[in-house]
Amino acid sequence: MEAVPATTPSTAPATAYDCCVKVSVHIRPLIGDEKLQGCDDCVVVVPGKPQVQLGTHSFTFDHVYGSTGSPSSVMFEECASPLVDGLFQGYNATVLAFGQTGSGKTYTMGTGFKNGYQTGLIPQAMNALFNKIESLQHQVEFQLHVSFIELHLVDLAGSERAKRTGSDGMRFKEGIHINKGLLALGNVISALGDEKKRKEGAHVPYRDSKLTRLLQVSLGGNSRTVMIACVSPADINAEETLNTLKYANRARNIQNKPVVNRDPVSNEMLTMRQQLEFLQAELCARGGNSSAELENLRERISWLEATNQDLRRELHEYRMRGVAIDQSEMVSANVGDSFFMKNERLKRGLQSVDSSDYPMNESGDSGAIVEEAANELEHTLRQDSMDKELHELNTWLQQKESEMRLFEGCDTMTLKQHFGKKLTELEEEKQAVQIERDRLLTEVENLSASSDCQTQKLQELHSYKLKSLESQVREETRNQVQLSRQKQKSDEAAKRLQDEIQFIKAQKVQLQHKIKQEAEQFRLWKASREKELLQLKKEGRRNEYERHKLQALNQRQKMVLQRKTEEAAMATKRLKELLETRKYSRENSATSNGNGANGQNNEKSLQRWLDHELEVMVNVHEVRHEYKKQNQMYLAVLRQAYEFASKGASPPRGKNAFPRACSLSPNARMARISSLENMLSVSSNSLVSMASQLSEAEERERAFASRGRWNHLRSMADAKKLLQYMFNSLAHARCQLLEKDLHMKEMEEQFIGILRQSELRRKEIGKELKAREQAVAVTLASSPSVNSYNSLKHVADEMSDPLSPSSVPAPKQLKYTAGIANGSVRESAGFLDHKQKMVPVGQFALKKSPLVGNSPGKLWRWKRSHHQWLLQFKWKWQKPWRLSELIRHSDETVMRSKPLSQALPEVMYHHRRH
Ligand SMILES: Nc1ncnc2c1ncn2[C@@H]1O[C@H](COP(=O)(O)OP(=O)(O)OP(=O)(O)O)[C@@H](O)[C@H]1O
Repeated sequence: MEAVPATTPSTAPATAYDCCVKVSVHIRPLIGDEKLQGCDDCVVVVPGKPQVQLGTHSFTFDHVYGSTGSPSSVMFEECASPLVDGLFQGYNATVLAFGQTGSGKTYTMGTGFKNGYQTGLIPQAMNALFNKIESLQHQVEFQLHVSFIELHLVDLAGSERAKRTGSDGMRFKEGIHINKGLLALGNVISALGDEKKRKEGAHVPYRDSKLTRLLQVSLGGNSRTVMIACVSPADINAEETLNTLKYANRARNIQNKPVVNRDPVSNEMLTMRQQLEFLQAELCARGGNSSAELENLRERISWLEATNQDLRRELHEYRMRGVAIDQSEMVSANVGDSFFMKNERLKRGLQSVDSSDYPMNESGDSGAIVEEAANELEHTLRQDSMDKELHELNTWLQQKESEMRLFEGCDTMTLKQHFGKKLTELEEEKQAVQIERDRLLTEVENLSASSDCQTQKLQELHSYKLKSLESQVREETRNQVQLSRQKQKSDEAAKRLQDEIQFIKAQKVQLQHKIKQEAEQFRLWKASREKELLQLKKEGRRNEYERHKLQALNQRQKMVLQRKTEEAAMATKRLKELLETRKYSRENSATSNGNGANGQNNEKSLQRWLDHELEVMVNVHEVRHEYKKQNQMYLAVLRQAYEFASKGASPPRGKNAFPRACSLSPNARMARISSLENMLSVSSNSLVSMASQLSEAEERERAFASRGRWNHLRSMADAKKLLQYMFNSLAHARCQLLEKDLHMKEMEEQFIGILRQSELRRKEIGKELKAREQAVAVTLASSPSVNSYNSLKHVADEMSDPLSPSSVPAPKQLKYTAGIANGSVRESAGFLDHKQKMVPVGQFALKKSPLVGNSPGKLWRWKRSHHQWLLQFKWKWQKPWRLSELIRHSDETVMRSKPLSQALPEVMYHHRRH
């Protein structure tokens, strides 16, 4: 039996019962011929079990009928009836009779009926089939198609044996013979009445099936299959029986895959359901996509964060490496054009450091520039990353919103309408089925009162229909529940989508706020950094100016010192020569006087002696003058050295302080100190040399004081001649002095004229300078380092005359008792004048009175003071002591710890005290 048409197979699973071919053995009794031949029964049925034994062989089947097994009458109920029920569920059904010739196949199937007696499976199946059709005739329209095929598998041996046994039926010597024809089934059909049309409006799918008797070569397929193995118990057929049992036993292992066949309406319904399921799946898929996209976005964010981390790490390495940044490494970093731009800027920053545009900070400024470029790079990367994130969020949001619009629009309406319509239809069907069921229940109750045969049949039919209706009600209820669930899922999906949109919007607002905040922070930092850079540039220019000025100062100081030292050296050298010459000539004169030289020679000799004595006196005065100037220079340089040695730690003390020491770089400061050291060394040597000659001159003068200067004059005539010579010399000198005074007066007048012009010019320049200063002051108005600007002015002041006596307070110099240094050429008798006070060189040059005034002095006082000072000087300065070494090894020197205002007077005190 087969359900037609074969349409889309159902996805309903087949039960375990349905999967395997059911095999039952039907053992017929010994028939007449066999009894006549005296055959014995060789097939044994194990009592109570579906087990058959043949000789030593034992076989187990689903059922065993005949012999001592189950009665044949129950075969239909157990084997065929479930298949007939399955027909109405859409399953194909196959009952296969298998066995050797004369084993009882025809008998079992019931096709050999006579006189209308129906005992075989087919007639019983027909009865059951039409009974069921009858019971459903009000709801279902059935169409029955009947065909009959008998397939004979004949072998020669079998046919010969059949001839021998005299069995009836169609025999062929070879091959397969198919006889097709309708049996008397038509009588069965006509007996059950006309074809039934299904009730209009009913929605129950019906199944169209046909019964097929088919000897299948292959038993597998889309059908519930039962195989009845017919066997003869006669021992003469034992061999064929054994083969049959073996084959039948193997047939139990055959697996079938029966599926429900459905009609077009059912298919339409199924298609609609599938569409619904598809839409539902689509809906879920959309929701699923959202989470997938979310996951994707999260992965991207993770990736971006990881990339950001890598870039930060690289950045940190670049910072550590500083100037050793290689562009190729940047290329490998692959972080985009902005990165290269920043890299270039970074490199430019580093190059600018190399080019020493800003020498004020030789060690740390490159770090600041790298830091700046790094900060900018970080900012760009952060902005890029957040922009990308925002873009992603926007895209995501747009997508979700379009999905939401789709959901809220026609699609949602269609779905809702669809669900609503389906639910209504199901409800109507359910109600119709329930009404029908109630009607039948009422009929059954009425019929149960009567007890005739016809009524009994109707009652059974109604019961069957009731069962069917109950089943339909359950199915409709299930469908309703399923549709309700789908609708609920749809609503949930919409809610989920709305939540996602809200979440994305919140994230977007948060990100926008973050971007704004980060941009504002960067803007503030950038403004502060630019202001800082501007300040650094100003200070850099200022420091550069100071550096150049300082170099010029060094150079000028060196030149002045060199000139003064050369002059002092020349004066000292001449004094030394004079002293040595006089010593030699005195020895000679002593010799000549002893020999009684003539008067002419004696007069000349006395004149030379007098000239020499005057020259020595003048030269001593010159050396002393050089000594004073050298000493002033030495003290000025020493003071500057103290300033630099103390790093300007002491507070600036007025206009003459040196605050620039603290603003200089360490190298510039050390260079300056080294230069000052050299100057101190040169000056010290010069002072020592001059002091030595002055000391010798003092010794000489002392000798004159003890034995008298004029003792070697032997006669009045010599004295008169010498006096005359002195008078002439003095007159000549005075005349020369007068001429020089006149000349100086002229020069003074010229100088005053020039001075006036210069004064006018100075005023003009002063005005110009004032205007410039005002401009600079305006420029530096925002600059906090006004003190640096003041220090600039100090440098300029210092440069006006760095070695001028004014750089050392004059009163302190004047307290220094110079002894012979204060002696006057005019004061030949009183060589020393203790009342004479030293005056600044500037005053000394312009004032003539100190030179011509009386200043007797005391050589011994000068000698003592100078000698002790010299010892002190040697102890202090001739030691292998270097200022720079002291500074390098310890900044905690006494000089640094003491304020400059105390340190310098202490040095001066040594001079004054001794
Ligand atoms: N269960 C049974 N009880 C009594 N008689 C039976 C039974 N089965 C078969 N017979 C008898 O055995 C004989 C052979 O049976 P049947 O014709 O059905 O065999 P068959 O298998 O159809 O033979 P073939 O293959 O040649 O058609 C018949 O006379 C039949 O009446």
